[in-house]
Amino acid sequence: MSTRFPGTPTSKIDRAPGTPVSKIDRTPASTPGGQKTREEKIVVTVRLRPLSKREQGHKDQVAWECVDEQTIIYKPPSQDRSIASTSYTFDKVFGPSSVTEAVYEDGVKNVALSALMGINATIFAYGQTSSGKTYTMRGITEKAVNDIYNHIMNTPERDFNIKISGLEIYNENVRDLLNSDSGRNLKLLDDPEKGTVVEKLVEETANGDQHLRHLISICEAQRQVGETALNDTSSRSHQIIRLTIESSLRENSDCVRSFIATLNFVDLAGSERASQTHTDGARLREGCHINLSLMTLTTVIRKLSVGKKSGHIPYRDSKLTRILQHSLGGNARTAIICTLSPAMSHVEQSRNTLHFATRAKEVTNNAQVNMVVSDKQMVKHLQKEVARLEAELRTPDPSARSGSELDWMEKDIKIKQMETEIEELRRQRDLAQYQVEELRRKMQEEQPAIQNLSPFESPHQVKKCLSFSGPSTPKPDGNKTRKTMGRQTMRQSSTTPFTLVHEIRKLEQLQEQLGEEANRALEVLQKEVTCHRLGNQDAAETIAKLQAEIREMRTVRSITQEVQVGGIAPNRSNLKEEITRLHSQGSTIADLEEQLENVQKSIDKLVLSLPSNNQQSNNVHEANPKSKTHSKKKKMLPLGSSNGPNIQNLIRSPCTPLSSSRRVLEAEAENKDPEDDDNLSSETLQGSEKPTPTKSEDGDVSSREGTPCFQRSSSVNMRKMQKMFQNAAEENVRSIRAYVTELKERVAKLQYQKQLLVCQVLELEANEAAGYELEDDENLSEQQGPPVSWHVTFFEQRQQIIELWDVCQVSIIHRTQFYLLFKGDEADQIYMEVELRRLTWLQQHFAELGNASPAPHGDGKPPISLSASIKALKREREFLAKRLITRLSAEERDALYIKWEVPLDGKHRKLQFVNKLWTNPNDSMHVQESAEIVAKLVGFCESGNVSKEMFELNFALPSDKRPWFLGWDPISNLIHL
Ligand SMILES: Nc1ncnc2c1ncn2[C@@H]1O[C@H](COP(=O)(O)OP(=O)(O)OP(=O)(O)O)[C@@H](O)[C@H]1O
Repeated sequence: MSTRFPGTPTSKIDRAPGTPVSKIDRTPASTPGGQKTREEKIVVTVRLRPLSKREQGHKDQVAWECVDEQTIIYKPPSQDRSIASTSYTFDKVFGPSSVTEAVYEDGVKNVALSALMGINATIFAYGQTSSGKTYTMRGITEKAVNDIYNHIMNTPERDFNIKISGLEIYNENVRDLLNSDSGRNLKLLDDPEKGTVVEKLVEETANGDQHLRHLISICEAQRQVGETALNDTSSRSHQIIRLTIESSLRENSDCVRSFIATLNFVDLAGSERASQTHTDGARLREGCHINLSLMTLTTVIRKLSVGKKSGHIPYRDSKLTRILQHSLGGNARTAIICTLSPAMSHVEQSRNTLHFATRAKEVTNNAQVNMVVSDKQMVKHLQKEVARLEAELRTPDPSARSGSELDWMEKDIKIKQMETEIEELRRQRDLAQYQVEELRRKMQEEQPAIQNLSPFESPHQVKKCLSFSGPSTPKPDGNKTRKTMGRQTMRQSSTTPFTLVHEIRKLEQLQEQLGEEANRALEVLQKEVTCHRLGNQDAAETIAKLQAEIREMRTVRSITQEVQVGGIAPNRSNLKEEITRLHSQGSTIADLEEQLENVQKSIDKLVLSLPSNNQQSNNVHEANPKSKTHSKKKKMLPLGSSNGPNIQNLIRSPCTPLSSSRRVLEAEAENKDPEDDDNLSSETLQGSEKPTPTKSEDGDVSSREGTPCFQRSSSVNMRKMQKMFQNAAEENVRSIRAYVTELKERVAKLQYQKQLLVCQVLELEANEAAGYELEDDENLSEQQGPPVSWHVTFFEQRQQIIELWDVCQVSIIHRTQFYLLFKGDEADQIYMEVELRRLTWLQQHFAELGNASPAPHGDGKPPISLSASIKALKREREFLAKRLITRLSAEERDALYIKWEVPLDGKHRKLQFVNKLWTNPNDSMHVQESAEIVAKLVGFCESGNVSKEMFELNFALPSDKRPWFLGWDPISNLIHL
């Protein structure tokens, strides 16, 4: 591709075989930033040489005198006073004693060196034969070459490229002076973009000043010379030596444009008349041709000197003017050195030269800076741009968009800073854990001291409520389960107010620490989010949402009251205050949990929107058309948490982050009042189980080799850097997410601990009111047998729970969840404890209530009563009966009817069947099978994602998320479980 290049040299820039090709895209009207063309008159100087030996031999007189730096006058011979002296003024005149250096410095240097700045320049030497044209031009060319290379040396920030071509116009034939084999008459071509070009003209790249001088000397050697009457070595042709100078800023610059200009050194043939040179034959013919070109040159100059009214300029009348067209009134700065012989015998020719010079003075040129964009540079620039844009898509930091190495280094530093911060947060977490352990240890140590304080303050109850240590749990009487449970309740109720307040405040301290940690984690997350502008709409929205959540989160501050553990002596009245205060904080903890949950969801979304997930998902789909369906079925979770291998983690972690939002939906749907759920089909539930994007089967989401985006990258290093940065960034997001998950888990545990404490406080008050004596408890303590294993305790507690479920008519969905989740893990102690306490309270509450109608709560929720629970359970069974159709095949249903002794042809057999579930608490097989069937009907087994978190959600109303112990109100949840 090429465009017209105003002021372009008229020779085609051809090259000899082996000359590197650099196709140049020339910019039209290449004036950077709209720079105006520079109007300038041709610089005209006159050089008067000394009398030559030949002239001196002929006793010729000096006819000219340079009276000052700009004026030359004709000095008539002393005998001819009639002729008035004539003066001529030019930009500069140089007398016989002046040296070429002065002519160069004062006359043409500025013009010549313009070529280094992208402005075309031409230096002419015009004059009759033997006037000193060649003598002057050789000196000027030499000095210009010196200056050019000095400039290159002093301009390290730019790369220069100099090429040379040489031609002569001899008898109106164009000949290549650098390639004598090219023929004697090269054609001139009119290139619509470049102007007049010389076909097949060789252009050599100069490797340095010496090389350039050498090439110039070749041109001069090749030039036609002949002997004339006036000059033994007369140049019989017009010689044009052309330097093309291109320069651009060095690597790593965003500038893709270069300066380019030509510098012509034109040594014209002698402008004498043929008669004066006494030529005939070959010389005469040369003279005719020479004069044809010179005559045209004169005409062109004359017409140009007149200005715009001159009409047609006959550039095309000679090859000389065609080739030099742009130097004559066009896009170039031009200097003409008119050389004169001082001899009186050549006065006429000298006058002609001066007349020509005078005309030339009036010619105006329009030079401008020429900029080019080479294909190579453009490709380089575009590659850089592509890489930069790719980096922008993947990297967050707007300041890191330049793509320079410095930016990447900055990113590296940021990543390291974040790693340090994450490490610090981990350290703080470990410290908090250590503090919890320490607290436990201290509490154990405190037991004897507390025993000494008062017989009322039984120490092992404290240990039990905080450590939930199975082994230390007293062994109940296996044959009298209910009785044992009652005894436990009594013992637990005897916990002292002092110890409880102490524990409550300790927990508050932990809660405060957690709040602080959560905030710190969110700060890190915010930084990370700021750094991750992933370039797509989804991600941008997620980030905006996340930032809003983080802002909101920051407003949730844990209550930072002065806690002086041990510095108080609570009694029963301030214990009540303590509980009230605890209730008021309940919402703070719940808020913290909720906010963490929101952050968790947003991070999940953010991670899903990371390019690796999307790309891999896309790749999988592209590679295997069936994989889309497959991925839906498989329900892959973010960050490679496939359902299979991570189920253990799910079970272990009450607040696991994996698709927690989805499970919230499920839980909400499943715990909804069955009556409101008539339309709740399997499709609805399945709809809530939105498929998450798939990842590669090997689970390595960080591997992104061969993604289309990276294949586009032009630079291997750039790609590598991008990949490294992306991996690190994703890893950071994952780390923060894991940490937020952990915080959630800890907050949830804290919640449980508080619930347990409040239970104890309430029981304490209840027992006190009932008149239990401390001695009883002590006696019971003495009756305790040796510690039994948690395993044994677990089964005993579970059996108690199963029986209480039955007594209290608890939801069979809740029973199923609980039964399947808690299978005896050490970590299950706290859940078993809380469940047992709640059910015990519920049983007592129902017993106290008897047949009396419970008072409504006034907030629209049903009152707490056994009959209400029975009704709720009935609706739940009806709901499950409907699910038999959607969740089981006809064969499966029939098999169950047979096994559970439901007549196959009976009416309402579905309801009959469901009514048999969870009806025999003492039959472990029955319980197990009931749980499995209910799980299948509500989809627990199918999803494989049942977690303790889900169970935890059942403790609170999904609608308001208030802790269940908040006042007495949430206790009503128990009825609907
Ligand atoms: N300024 C000068 N000082 C001393 N000698 C000079 C000067 N100018 C020219 N000469 C001498 O004059 C002679 C003729 O010069 P030159 O060959 O450069 O003339 P020319 O104009 O190129 O002639 P032609 O048109 O025939 O080629 C040479 O011997 C050269 O050395």
